[in-house]
Amino acid sequence: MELPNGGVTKPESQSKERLAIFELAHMISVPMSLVAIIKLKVPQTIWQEGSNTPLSASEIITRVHPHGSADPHNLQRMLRLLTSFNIFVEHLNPNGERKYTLTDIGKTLVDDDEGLSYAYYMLQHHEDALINTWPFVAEAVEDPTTVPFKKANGDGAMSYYSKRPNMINLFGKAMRSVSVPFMREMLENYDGFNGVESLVDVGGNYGDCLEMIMQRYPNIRKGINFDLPHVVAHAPPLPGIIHVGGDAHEFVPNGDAIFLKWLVTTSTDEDTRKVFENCYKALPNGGKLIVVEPVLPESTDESQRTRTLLGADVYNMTMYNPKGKQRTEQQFKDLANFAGFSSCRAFYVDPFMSLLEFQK
Ligand SMILES: C[S@@+](CC[C@H](N)C(=O)[O-])C[C@H]1O[C@@H](n2cnc3c(N)ncnc32)[C@H](O)[C@@H]1O
Repeated sequence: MELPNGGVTKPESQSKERLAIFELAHMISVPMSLVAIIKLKVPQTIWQEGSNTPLSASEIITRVHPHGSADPHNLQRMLRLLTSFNIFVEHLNPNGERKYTLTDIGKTLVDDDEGLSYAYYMLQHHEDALINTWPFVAEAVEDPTTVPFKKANGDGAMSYYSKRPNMINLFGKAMRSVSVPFMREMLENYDGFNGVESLVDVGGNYGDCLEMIMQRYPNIRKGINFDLPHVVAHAPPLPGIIHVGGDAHEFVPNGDAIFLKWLVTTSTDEDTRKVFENCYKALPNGGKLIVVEPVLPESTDESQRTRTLLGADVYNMTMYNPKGKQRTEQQFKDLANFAGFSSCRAFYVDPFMSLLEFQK
C-alpha cells in the first residue's frame, strides 16, 4: 500500500496465524508417532536399564528389527518430530548423523520395576475403537443423547472393553500406571487419613489406591473397596481390604471416611449429586468425603494445565458421556453442599488431579 509521504508498507502479514493453523492441522502426527515409537519399543531400546545410550535410527532398527527391512529414515522422521515435543534429545554429530536419548518425559514411557509406565495410557487412548470414534465428535453437540463411542462402535466404551480381554487388560494397566505415581505424590502432600479407622474407596477398581493408603496409614484397620459387581469379581485378595460390589448411585457402604477418585469426571450433575448424597448417608457426623478428580480452572487460558484438563474433558465427552463433565472447584462445592456437606478444603496436590475434602 502506498502512503501519502511516498512510503510503502507491507500488506498485513498473517504468517503467524497460518503457522498456528498448520501446526493444529498436523497435530495428530504427534500422538500417532508417539504410539508408533511405543509399539516399535524405541523408548526401552534407548533406555537399556538406565544407560540412556544415544542411538541413531539405524542403530535402533538393528536392535528392534535385526532381520527385517524396516526403514530407519522413516523412524528418524518421527524421532525428530518427537524431539520437538521434548520426548527425545537429539545429538547431532559433525558428520550429520543424528542420535537420540530420552528426556525425563520420554523416560515415563519405559516400564518401572512394577512393569508400569505412561506408555499404556497413551496406547489405550489410541486403540482403533477410540480412534474410529473421533469423526463422531460433532454428534456430541448435534445429538447428545448417545455417546459418540457408541455411534462408532455399537456399544458403550466400558461394555465394549469388557468383552475384549486385551482391551480391558490394557485399560486396567493404563489406570494403574497413572494412578500409582499420583498416589505416591498425594500421600506425600496430604495427611487427611490420620485418625481414620475404616475407609471406603468408591469406584476403587481392584483396590490399588486403597492398598497404598492403608500401607501408609496403619491406623486404617478396615478398607472397603467398592466398585461395580463385575469389576470387584476380578479384584485380587488384599490384606485388610474387603471388596464390595454395587452401584454408587444406589448406595455406598459405611465408613469413617470415603475416598472417591476419578469416578464422577464422566458423570452428569444429577448422577454426581446422587453419589455424593449416598456418601453423605454413609458417613458419621464429622466424617470426610475425599474427592480426587481433575478440577477445571475458572477462566480459560493457554497454559499446559488448562489445555490438558480441557482436552481430557472433550475426550470423556466423546468416549464416555456427552453430558458428563469435568468441573470447577465451585461446581464441586455446589454439588457437595446440595448433598449436605458443609465445608470444603481444596488441595492442589498435582497439576492434573486435585483433592477436595468435604466435611459432614
Ligand atoms: C476411572 S476408574 C478409576 C479407578 C480408581 N478410582 C483410580 O483412580 O485408579 C473409575 C472406576 O469407577 C468404577 N465405577 C463406575 N461407575 C460406578 C458406579 N456407579 N458405582 C461404583 N463404581 C463405579 C469403574 O468400574 C472404575 O473402576
